[in-house]
Amino acid sequence: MPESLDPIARLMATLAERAETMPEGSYTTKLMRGGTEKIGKKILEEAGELVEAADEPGDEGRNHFIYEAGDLIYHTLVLLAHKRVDISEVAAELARREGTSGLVEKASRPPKD
Ligand SMILES: N=c1c2ncn([C@@H]3O[C@H](COP(=O)(O)OP(=O)(O)OP(=O)(O)O)[C@@H](O)[C@H]3O)c2ncn1[C@@H]1O[C@H](COP(=O)(O)O)[C@@H](O)[C@H]1O
Repeated sequence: MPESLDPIARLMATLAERAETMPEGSYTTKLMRGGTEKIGKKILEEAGELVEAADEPGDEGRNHFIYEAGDLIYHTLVLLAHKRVDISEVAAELARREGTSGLVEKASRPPKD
């Protein structure tokens, strides 16, 4: 298979391989050993850090925001790999939603009682 030019697809492939082989000396393996609970805790922590960074001013703030987004995306991909879900499946779900406003989708749902 030719190596993908897309760093997210490459990372996903690495994480899927980590989930299969669980090598020693890997941070991903450490997270996966803790299961959904450990990975989920990191996702919540990283999401909080991302939101905090969103309001930091200037170029430094912007760079920190990008850095935190990287952390959140990495940890989210770790959970996907742990659950044997590929990012292409998430992309397909987003493609399915393409062009449908969240407001339209919300209005199409049966009312909650
Ligand atoms: N993209 C990442 C990546 N982003 C963030 N991190 C790690 O995620 C952690 C972020 O958590 P924190 O900032 O809270 O750091 P910490 O306090 O040390 O974390 P904890 O011990 O509390 O969990 C840091 O250890 C980062 O190094 C990542 N670790 C790995 N990758 C990619 O995953 C690949 C496989 O990594 P390993 O499985 O570890 O070999 C690497 O080659 C990279 O491409």
